[in-house]
Amino acid sequence: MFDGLKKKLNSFRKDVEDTAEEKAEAAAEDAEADAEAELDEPAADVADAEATETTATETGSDAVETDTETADAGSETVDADADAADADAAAVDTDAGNGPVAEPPGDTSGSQATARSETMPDSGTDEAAADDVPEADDDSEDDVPESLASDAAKAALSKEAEDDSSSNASRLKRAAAFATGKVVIEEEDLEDPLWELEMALLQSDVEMQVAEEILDTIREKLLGETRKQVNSTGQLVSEALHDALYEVISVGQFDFDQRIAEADKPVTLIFTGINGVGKTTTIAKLARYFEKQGYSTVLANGDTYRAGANEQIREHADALDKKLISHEQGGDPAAVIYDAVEYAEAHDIDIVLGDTAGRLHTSNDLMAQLEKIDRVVGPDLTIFVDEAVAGQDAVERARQFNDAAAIDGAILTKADADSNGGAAISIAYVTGKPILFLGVGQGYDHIERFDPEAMVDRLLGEEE
Ligand SMILES: Nc1nc2c(ncn2[C@@H]2O[C@H](COP(=O)(O)OP(=O)(O)OP(=O)(O)O)[C@@H](O)[C@H]2O)c(=O)[nH]1
Repeated sequence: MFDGLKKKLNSFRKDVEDTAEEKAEAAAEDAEADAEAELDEPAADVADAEATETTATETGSDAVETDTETADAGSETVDADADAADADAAAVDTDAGNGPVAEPPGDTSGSQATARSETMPDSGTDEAAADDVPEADDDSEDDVPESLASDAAKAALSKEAEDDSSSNASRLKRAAAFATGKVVIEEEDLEDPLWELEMALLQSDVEMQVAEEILDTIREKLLGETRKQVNSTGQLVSEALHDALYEVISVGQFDFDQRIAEADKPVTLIFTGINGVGKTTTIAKLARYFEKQGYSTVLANGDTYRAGANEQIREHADALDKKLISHEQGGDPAAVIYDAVEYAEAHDIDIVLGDTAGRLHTSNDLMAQLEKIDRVVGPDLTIFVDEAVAGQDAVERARQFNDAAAIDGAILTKADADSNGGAAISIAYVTGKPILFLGVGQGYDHIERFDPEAMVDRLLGEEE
């Protein structure tokens, strides 16, 4: 059921997912390249700093202090190297007890920083720290005022380190977000998939106005997420599709079973719709449906217009062992239904199921017929029946019947043979009245309560 539409909805979800993932991958590569470029910079900084020191001051203690500051900045900004730095630091720890260690130039900053912070609280390694940088700590305060050039170098380095720190941090954060599969959807990502979806919906017999409503909702839901990062594009698109479809499909829904349960008995249901769509079979299926719920029913043939209508409904009534009220062809439909209600009252029957003629000469005749039934018996619900396979035609007829004789809901037959699903998606939105049941086969049990949530889940489920 609705397999064609299901396929198209799945392909929309995949399109958006692919587009967004491709974009994310490209962005991740850029971010990685940026991050790598940034990671190379601190080593260069250290080399620069060393060069600056040599020319600015001959004081060994200054050199150590400047190195340490650069190292601090480096250790904050280069998160990605933290593990490597720790590993180096561990090596330093091990060697620390044996005296000062010659560091590889590229790793100097990170290892010094971590080595220092790790060794400080530990008395066993204090010695190592003392071995490493004793004079620097002792003399640094005296050294600072000694050289303005050294101050300038320190200030410049520390400022640079701060700038690097924030830009590095944001790049690395972005790279990390991409690496964990987070994606941001933007308008341009949606253009092509939405256009494809619109075509797919129209080809699936979804009414134009309904298709536009669905697209608007999807656009709104997905673009609402552009500034947020989401965990899974597929999930986000599924949710947007779910909400968009649910909004149009669930229009006017009410609890049919509860309405029947709470109504004064007998409950009178009148069925309208053109001939040949399965109206009579649907009435028979509902007789079985209500029987299963413990209700008794009587059938009434208000289709006095068509030759053979009595015989057709009688077959069903006999098969289901239900009472049928009928008049001669050409009789007054309101009078037939009236008799059926009288019979139900007299025999304590719960529900009257009244068929009507589907095609009259004009919609005025149709309206006059239903108005008269309305006046005479005051039905609890007037239900429009059409076939799902009729697609846009069914939607258009639903609109016309609703205009001519306010319907309370619709039943779509032959949903089992419909791969498009356009009528099922469009009718509630177009008429403002809910779909109540789907006919899903030729047997008496082949009728399902229409559940908008289940319908949307079915449409968005994995393809079989
Ligand atoms: N596959 C399928 N066939 C159905 C369904 N409902 C009805 N039919 C078939 O559609 C054909 C027409 O149904 P009827 O109830 O006889 O319809 P009709 O008498 O031509 O139409 P009405 O005048 O509306 O009563 C029959 O062969 C039914 O078995 C359904 O939900 N699925």
